[in-house]
Amino acid sequence: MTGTTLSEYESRARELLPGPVWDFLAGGSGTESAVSAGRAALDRVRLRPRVLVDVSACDTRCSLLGAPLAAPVGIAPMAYHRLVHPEGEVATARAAGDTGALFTVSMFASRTLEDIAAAATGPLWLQLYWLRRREQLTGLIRRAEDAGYRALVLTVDAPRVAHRPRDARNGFAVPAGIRAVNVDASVMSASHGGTAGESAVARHSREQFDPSITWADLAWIRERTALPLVLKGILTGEDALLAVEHGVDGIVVSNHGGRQLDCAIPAADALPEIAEAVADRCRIILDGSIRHGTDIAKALCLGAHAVFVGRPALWGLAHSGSEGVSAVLRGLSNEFDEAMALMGAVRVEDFDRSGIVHH
Ligand SMILES: Cc1cc2nc3c(=O)[nH]c(=O)nc-3n(C[C@H](O)[C@H](O)[C@H](O)COP(=O)(O)O)c2cc1C
Ligand SMILES: CCCCC(=O)C(=O)O
Repeated sequence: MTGTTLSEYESRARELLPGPVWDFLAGGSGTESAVSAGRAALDRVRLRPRVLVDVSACDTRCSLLGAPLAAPVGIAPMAYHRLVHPEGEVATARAAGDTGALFTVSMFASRTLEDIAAAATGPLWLQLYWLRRREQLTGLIRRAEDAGYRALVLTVDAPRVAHRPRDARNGFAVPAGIRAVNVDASVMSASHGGTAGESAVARHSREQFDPSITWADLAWIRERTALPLVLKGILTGEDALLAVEHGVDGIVVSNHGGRQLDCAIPAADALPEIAEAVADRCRIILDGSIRHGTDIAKALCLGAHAVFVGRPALWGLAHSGSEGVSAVLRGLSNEFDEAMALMGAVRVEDFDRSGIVHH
């Protein structure tokens, strides 16, 4: 990581960002135990290396729903990148392109889908929350198609944004001048109305997200686009099976970085039963607490095809814009390359359950 470790990016971001913005990034819901549990779950997994394999030409490349990637790594959808850097998602997109990573743009991005696409040289996906005002979704889907986004990611673990004590205490509101520019201003005016004891983000999600949607509503999206559909926030084999039965192209196994259901099972713990239920019928991505190349190796052994990285991308962005994000992503890829060599894995597909034990 060009001499700077990931934890140094984290510390620097913490120094640079206003307290309430740092809390919005770092925080979780309720007791915040699901944030630390995500890390602990990965730490419990130990690797079983194979030796005397010719690893002179390890290949970290893979493809995900048709998108070629330099390593099985993407950036998780995160709202409002301009909170941490004036260029926001445009800088993130440039870094993703430079490093061959996928970038999943949040519906609540602070730069337009078109500006992000113009800066991107690699694959983009668009993440959606299901709004009460469905015409907003229709418009976004059309714009994503026109701008060359390659898949839609519907986040299903957030019928509303959970109570996050730090944001409530801070009365967190997105600072004036930073907006979710891709949705109608009245849909996400999260820059208004934060008061001590209530976060504007949580309040607006309650007003705007449609909590009544069910599996049957997925057909509504399918009727409107031929883009691949990925569901984000699956944590059980039962729901993974329903996702497959509803014909989705991929799932993101995720507890939303500990920001939604408090005490939710960590994604890494949920992954084995999900991989078994899916039985290779759709792509599986894991997110939450991915901080090292070995975490990527562990996720692949547990049954994922790729991982998403959340907060570390924003630490890099806060630290030094596009270059910081590139450095963070490159660091992870280099570590993953080393993990492959030391595991005796030559191709990404070589990782399987025999590569790990659980403690
Ligand atoms: C600041 C922030 C904003 C986020 N915004 C979104 C979002 O708009 N949509 C979404 O599906 N997930 C969102 N997430 C969750 C991430 O996509 C991802 O699940 C989580 O951050 C992964 O964990 P990690 O940060 O430990 O890598 C957000 C996370 C953070 C930290
Ligand atoms: C309304 C923005 C929600 C962002 C989000 O999903 C998160 O903060 O985790």
